[in-house]
Amino acid sequence: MPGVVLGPARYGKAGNRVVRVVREGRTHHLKDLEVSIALEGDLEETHTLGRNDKVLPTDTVRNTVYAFAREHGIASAEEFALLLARHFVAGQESIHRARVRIEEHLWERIEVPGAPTPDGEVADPPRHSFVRSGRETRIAQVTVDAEGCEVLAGLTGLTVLNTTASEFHGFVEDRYTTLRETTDRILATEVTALWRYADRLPGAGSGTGAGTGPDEGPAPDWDARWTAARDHLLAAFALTHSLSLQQTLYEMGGRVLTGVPGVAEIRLSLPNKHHVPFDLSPFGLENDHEVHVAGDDPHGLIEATVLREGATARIPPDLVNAL
Ligand SMILES: O=c1[nH]c(=O)c2[nH]c(=O)[nH]c2[nH]1
Repeated sequence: MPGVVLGPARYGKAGNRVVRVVREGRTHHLKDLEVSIALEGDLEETHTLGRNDKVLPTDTVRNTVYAFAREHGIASAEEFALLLARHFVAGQESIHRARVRIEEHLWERIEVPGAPTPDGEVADPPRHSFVRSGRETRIAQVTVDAEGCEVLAGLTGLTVLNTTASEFHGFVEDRYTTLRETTDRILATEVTALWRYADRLPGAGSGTGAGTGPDEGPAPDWDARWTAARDHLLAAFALTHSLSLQQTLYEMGGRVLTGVPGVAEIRLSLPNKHHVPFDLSPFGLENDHEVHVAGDDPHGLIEATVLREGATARIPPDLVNAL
């Protein structure tokens, strides 16, 4: 093209979500990275002539990320980034510079006491359950009218993951079903929960409504209740050997209803954040539930209200979806 030249150019694969599980007996460790790779070098003819003889496909770049996670492990984000960047520059004559940027998603272990087993023993607490650090929002919504108050409380952005103790099989199959049954998978979700308290609190025109008026009992300890509800959600997620996310949802809701004073109803919205083992067999590597692709959209979405027997479902599902 006369009068036109190529300026700075680069190419690569962005947003490679790699989740690696390392098992030390019952104790599992987790690394969750989003790896973006940009390669620069002799890219002139690729652009100007459409020649691909110097193009390492971005698909190969992506495969390398997952294969390296299996072959070399992920000691740290920095170490892993260096390993990859050096590999591309050393391995491809046409690549002169590689920039590898990693965003690491940080997880903390969910610490729960062991649950009682049917034969009266206490099982060891799970060592395969994690919660994402620092992404949560607490929610309170109160409605007051002449009849009284309705208090809803909840949270969004509570992201949790079990590296095992999750199965999914026995489901309906029709001519479009391709999903394989599994007895061991990662189960991960970002919890949105809204629960309703059944306390009979005074409505408008009855003092402050804060438990300080002469006819009012002591104000409920909202903070303690919220913290207990969150703890129960986490404990139920960690302690349930899941046969589906639907079953886990029911256990989570039930545990809040039975464990937190005053809760009559809880609505849960749980996206199923899929993690699929990456197929490393073309590279002669085994992958025994170790290196996963963390999928983005589309995702399963499991939603339900769990109620105290006799209570009425009053939390609007749309309200929870709007959080
Ligand atoms: O726990 C699950 N529930 C489903 O309804 C479902 N559907 C699916 O494809 N995977 C899963 N997992």
